[in-house]
Amino acid sequence: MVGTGLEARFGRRTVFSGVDIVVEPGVPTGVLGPSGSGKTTLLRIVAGLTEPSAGRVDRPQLPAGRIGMLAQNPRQVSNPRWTLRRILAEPAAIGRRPCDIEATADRVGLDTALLDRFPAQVSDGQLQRACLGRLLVQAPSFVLCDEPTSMLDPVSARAVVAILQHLVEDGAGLMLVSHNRRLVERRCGRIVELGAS
Ligand SMILES: Nc1ncnc2c1ncn2[C@@H]1O[C@H](COP(=O)(O)OP(=O)(O)OP(=O)(O)O)[C@@H](O)[C@H]1O
Repeated sequence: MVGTGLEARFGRRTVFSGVDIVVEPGVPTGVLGPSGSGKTTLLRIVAGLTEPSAGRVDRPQLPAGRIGMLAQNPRQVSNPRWTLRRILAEPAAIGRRPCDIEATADRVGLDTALLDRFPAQVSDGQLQRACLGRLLVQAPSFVLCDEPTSMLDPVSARAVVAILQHLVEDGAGLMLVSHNRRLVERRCGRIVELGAS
């Protein structure tokens, strides 16, 4: 996915302009910048959820469901009435594909005894692992992550980063928005830096 000359303007305020970004398989793209510099907005533009006020994003022709997202707060994106098992399995159910939920839970370090619990009955880290398992089931071509580790303890954060790394090694393109310069500089071959506004 290639974004060129991207601008985000809300009312009279220009959050950023002239931003170029490439997200492609094999080389993770990190997005750094202070709070309010437009990192989440840029991610939403790349995802196609927000229209840029100028510039364009070229995306390869992808079947539905090929762009996966991992949010900062897994509670904001998880249906509170679904068990973790259903959250994990949903992409397979939509695609009418079989999937081994227990094996996926193991892979993301989620205790399988938690699979029949609801989001309110597990910790943020456990729920984020379920969201990560869901990503594995979805097997997207592109993964767009907005501060995926900032709410997690160090062990869970490392687990999330390791799984994202595996997805990249398996051929996914990764866009990683983060305040964590060290993480981005270590993991990302491309970095887009947004300025203070
Ligand atoms: N839909 C919107 N309408 C108006 N203003 C918006 C909208 N979305 C974002 N903004 C503004 O754009 C600016 C950038 O927001 P954004 O969330 O993209 O920044 P960020 O770099 O991700 O911040 P943080 O690091 O704090 O999460 C903020 O000032 C925000 O209030």
